[in-house]
Amino acid sequence: MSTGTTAAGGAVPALRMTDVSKQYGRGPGAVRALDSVSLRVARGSFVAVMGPSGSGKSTLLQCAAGLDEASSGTVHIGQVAVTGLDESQRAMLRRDRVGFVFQSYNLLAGLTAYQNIEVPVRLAGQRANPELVRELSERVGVSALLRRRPHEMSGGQQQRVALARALVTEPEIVFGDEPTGALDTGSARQVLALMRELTHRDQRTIVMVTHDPVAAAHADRVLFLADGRIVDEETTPTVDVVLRHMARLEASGC
Ligand SMILES: Nc1ncnc2c1ncn2[C@@H]1O[C@H](COP(=O)(O)OP(=O)(O)OP(=O)(O)O)[C@@H](O)[C@H]1O
Repeated sequence: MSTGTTAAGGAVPALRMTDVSKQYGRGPGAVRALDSVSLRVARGSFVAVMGPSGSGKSTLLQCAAGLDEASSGTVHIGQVAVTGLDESQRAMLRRDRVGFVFQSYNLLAGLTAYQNIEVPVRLAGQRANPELVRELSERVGVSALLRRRPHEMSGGQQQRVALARALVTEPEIVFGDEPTGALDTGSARQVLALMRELTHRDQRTIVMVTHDPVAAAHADRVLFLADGRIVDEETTPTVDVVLRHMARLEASGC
């Protein structure tokens, strides 16, 4: 893992994007979904990305996570330059260094919670260390549920299993796409509190796209996108502050 330091002696950020642009299509119909985006995400931080519909949030996540290729600019996950990797190298990077949590949990219905947590390690042709699975499931509060299948768990419990699965490879960074979007208010708050704890206490790193100001207010930092650019940033987010930023963006027609 790249937990090292830079040549200048500073800590290597978990994610570094420099001047990243992404264009879909060519000619008059081309869409510039990301326009010279630069950002750094420090290890152990919890970052939310917000912005109006079509502002480029999903594209940012996909380029950052190596799911899609930037048209220009550079992306580093830890010390690995994602830009420049071919598709199979990117797939390996995603498998080994990146965790994902989705709105719909995406657990495999036929597998138990334990087996679901193990999936990323199995995909790499290995068995998960049972100690690590136990430790992670304890950490996310599902250790009593490890023999259950997804349909025997609540949405919040399934998302906790999905978080453990995202962490089982000890990734550099976890990306979330509306990770609490399908949860009721109470479960969402519990999962958000857990995500905050995982970053602050365990030095995990999470970047999450969300439309929900309550979710964003749990992050350390909120980046606001409009028309493919980072136009604003908030480092002491509360629900009211986030709502004010969003209202400003909507009012300016972004
Ligand atoms: N595969 C694609 N081909 C062409 N245009 C695309 C493609 N994917 C996204 N876009 C365009 O790029 C822009 C940014 O889209 P993106 O999905 O990143 O926005 P978003 O902020 O995630 O939106 P939402 O909140 O509605 O999910 C939009 O104008 C969208 O129409």
